[in-house]
Amino acid sequence: MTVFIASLFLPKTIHFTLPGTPPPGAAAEKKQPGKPAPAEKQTSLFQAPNITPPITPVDDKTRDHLFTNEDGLRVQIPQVEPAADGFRAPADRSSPTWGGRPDQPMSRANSPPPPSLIEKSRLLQQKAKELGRQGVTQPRSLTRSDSHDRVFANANWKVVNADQGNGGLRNAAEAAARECKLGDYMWVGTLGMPTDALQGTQQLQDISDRLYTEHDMLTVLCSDKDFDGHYSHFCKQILWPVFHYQIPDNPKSKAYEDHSWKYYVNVNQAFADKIIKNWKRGDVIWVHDYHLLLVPGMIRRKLPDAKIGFFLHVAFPSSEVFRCLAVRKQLLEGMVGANLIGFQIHEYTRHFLQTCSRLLSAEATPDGLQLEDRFVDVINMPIGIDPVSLNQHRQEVEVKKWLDIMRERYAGKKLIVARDKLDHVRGVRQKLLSYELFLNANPEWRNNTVLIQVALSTSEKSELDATVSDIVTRVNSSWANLAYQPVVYLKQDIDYAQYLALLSIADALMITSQREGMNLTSHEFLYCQDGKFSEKKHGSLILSEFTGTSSLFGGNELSVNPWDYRACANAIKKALEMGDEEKEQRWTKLYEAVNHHTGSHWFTEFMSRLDIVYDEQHRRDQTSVPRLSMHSLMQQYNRTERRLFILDFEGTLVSWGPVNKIIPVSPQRTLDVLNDLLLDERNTIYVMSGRRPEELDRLFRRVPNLGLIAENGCFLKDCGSTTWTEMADSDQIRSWKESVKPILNYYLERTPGAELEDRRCSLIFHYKSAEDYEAAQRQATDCASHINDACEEQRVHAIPLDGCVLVEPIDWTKTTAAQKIFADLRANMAPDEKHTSPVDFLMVIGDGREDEKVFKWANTLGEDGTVKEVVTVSLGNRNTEATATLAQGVSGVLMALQKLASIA
Ligand SMILES: O=P(O)(O)OC[C@H]1O[C@H](O[C@H]2O[C@H](CO)[C@@H](O)[C@H](O)[C@H]2O)[C@H](O)[C@@H](O)[C@@H]1O
Repeated sequence: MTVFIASLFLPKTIHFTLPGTPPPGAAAEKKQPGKPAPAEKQTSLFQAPNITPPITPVDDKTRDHLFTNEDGLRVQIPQVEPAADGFRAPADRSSPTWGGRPDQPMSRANSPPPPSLIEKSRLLQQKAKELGRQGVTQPRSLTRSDSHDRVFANANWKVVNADQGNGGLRNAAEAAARECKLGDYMWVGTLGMPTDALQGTQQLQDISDRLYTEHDMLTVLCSDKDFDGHYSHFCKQILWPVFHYQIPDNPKSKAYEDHSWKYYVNVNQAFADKIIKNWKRGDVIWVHDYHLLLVPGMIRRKLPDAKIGFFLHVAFPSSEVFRCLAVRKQLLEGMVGANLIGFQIHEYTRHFLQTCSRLLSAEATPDGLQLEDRFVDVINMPIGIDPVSLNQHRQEVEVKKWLDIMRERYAGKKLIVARDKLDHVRGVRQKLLSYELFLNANPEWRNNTVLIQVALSTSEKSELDATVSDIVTRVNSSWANLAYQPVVYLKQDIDYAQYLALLSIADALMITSQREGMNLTSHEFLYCQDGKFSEKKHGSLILSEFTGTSSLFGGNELSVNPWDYRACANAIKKALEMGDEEKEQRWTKLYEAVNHHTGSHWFTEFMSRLDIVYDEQHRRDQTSVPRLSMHSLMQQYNRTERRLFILDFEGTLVSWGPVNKIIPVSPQRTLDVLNDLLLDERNTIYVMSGRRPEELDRLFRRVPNLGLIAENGCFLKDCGSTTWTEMADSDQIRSWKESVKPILNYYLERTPGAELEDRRCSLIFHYKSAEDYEAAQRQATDCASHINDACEEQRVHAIPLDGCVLVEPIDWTKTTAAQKIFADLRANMAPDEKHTSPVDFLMVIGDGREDEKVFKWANTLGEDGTVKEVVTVSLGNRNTEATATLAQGVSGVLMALQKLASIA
């Protein structure tokens, strides 16, 4: 059995050594014409003249790119050279711009260059034109050449750790494997670099083969155009902002445009195809994150029995935001192809369930989603870090070196640190503005506080970069002097040793994300502050309340709303002025929370939950549930003396009729079968229905001695009785109806042709006869979710059904009625019989959603030995709890009951 872990980027990528280029690192020592010497590239952290920082690995990025155009427009992305072995990156690593490395091929995707580049190019072209008239060569356009392809196709290459992708996931998988909790596994992902240049070459085949045989990785290949459209456009410009609440109301949002949708589909299809091709029965597929939302559905269509998990690492927004996406239904349908869907925290799970019940008309339960024919389990399970490997790296010499440097450089200063991606959702701008406010308001801290902000590149094209630089300049020009700089702003990543040193020496970490799925940097910070390998700091964590992590920390962090600059400024002050005792208390609680939720725990828990829910769902699959055996049924019937039948009405004893139409009479055959069965005094029969008491009275007036359950369990009429017992609390019903009716009326007014049915204990919004059925369906799902949001505390829920929305109480159901019947039968037993069960044969037959819970209750009575013979029969085509199925519908039921009745 193999676990396929599908994530957009493989943990490995390829670096090429191009002919005529010095090996990586060599260029670092040489000053190149027109370029700053490597040492000059070091940013302001180490400007003190007496400090020589250790030489950090310098990537060959500082060299001229072999294939840049003569116009000099080179894409230079500062990157940290990935290590050749062992993962050495923060859990929340960054994903630098795809296709921007000089030691990897350039992309053939014709994505438009950013406006700034176009403008620059235009000016250069213009200038070149003028020069051209004087005989100077004109610049070539921004395209790769064939020679570029040839050089890469023949260059030497090596496999290195990728510096993009989800570090938290990789660390978690590594930790689980190290602890022997994960057997064979195989990563499935892209190479994280353009591959058109290598298309069809032996080299690309060799690369895929090497990754497969030596690293257990399946390479997904897609065209540069598909990848660029998928990642840089659909993922980064549509999904990422919307999932982080940058709603399309914003005029800059691209959420309405779906020109890149087809690329998203293509890349997802390439993943699905790769997995399908390699899948063997018994394998497990775990798909990760918002890049691959369609993959579970695509696989499910081809492999109906596959065990598929899906985990969303980023936030899932409120349904109000999600529904703005043009392709919202397709995305959800893709996700629900999984058997188990996981989110970081409860809030995202709730949003997802609400969104599905709204947009897919699926029934949301506390455990997941009941679709037409399947159940999908939905859970929240926060990811964590890998403390073991973190601690190993903390002990490295490099970390110690950086700690010494920083201790000396920042002696006597309080350090607030941060490392964030420079995109809007990370809230770097808000952080700097709050810090500025803090310095303005607290002169006593001006000379002795430093904010070190590491800002990572992002594919987001925005003016944020300039805005942030302006704020940094403003703060520094306001309060800096020869010996002091209030903000140290590094617009590049730092290597892992510096990162760990930074987290260890900090007095506070400040995270001001506007939204974030989790935020593992704060977990790593708490670990690095424990004093094990450097001084004990127990520094404060200033953490946005909009991160997933904040919901794990129970208020022991300094929780902030990043939009409230004043509160953030106060939090900084509080962090710096907090007494040691309080710091320690808070840190201890936070540390415990981090320890409790490790990456390895997350990984193995998800895997075992997937096993459990898969078995459970499979057990309930119609194809796994045996057909009702008449032979065994008759034997069970024959050997018992006290028999209880609980039979659903519509769809079971009579053909299904629309709920808003009355059924004039019960068919004679149904009445005959019930009467025949009741001739045997050992039989007790109850019919259960959603219909009102008076309707059932009329329908069954010719079956004396029949017990009835009306309005799905709110009313009960015992066998032989003439009166109904109201099970539900009428005051409670009255009260929720008062709240729900105005909501229903609001939607009714907007849905011509719809009508409202007011039952005793339930309300039904019917729209089968609406003038515009599709529009009515949308109103109905909105209406259901509105009621579920607004009336949760009143113990009522709205369920979207075929052509109607049923609003009914949560506390009285067919199951509670069945339990009452059973309890009453026991209560009526003779005192000397009370130690036995009131029935020795229990048969439940039904076809609907609400019958499933009655099956479950009955099965439990059989399993725990309370009732000797239990038979539960489902007629629907949904996954079922029943122990048997009957394909012949109503006539099959009547035939089976008739057979029993005929046994003397
Ligand atoms: O930028 P991308 O390549 O699109 O990847 C998205 C982000 O993925 C990782 O972060 C997400 O997962 C983390 C672990 O579960 C979670 O802590 C974080 O909140 C999520 O956003 C990665 O760490 C980020 O750098 C990527 O931007």
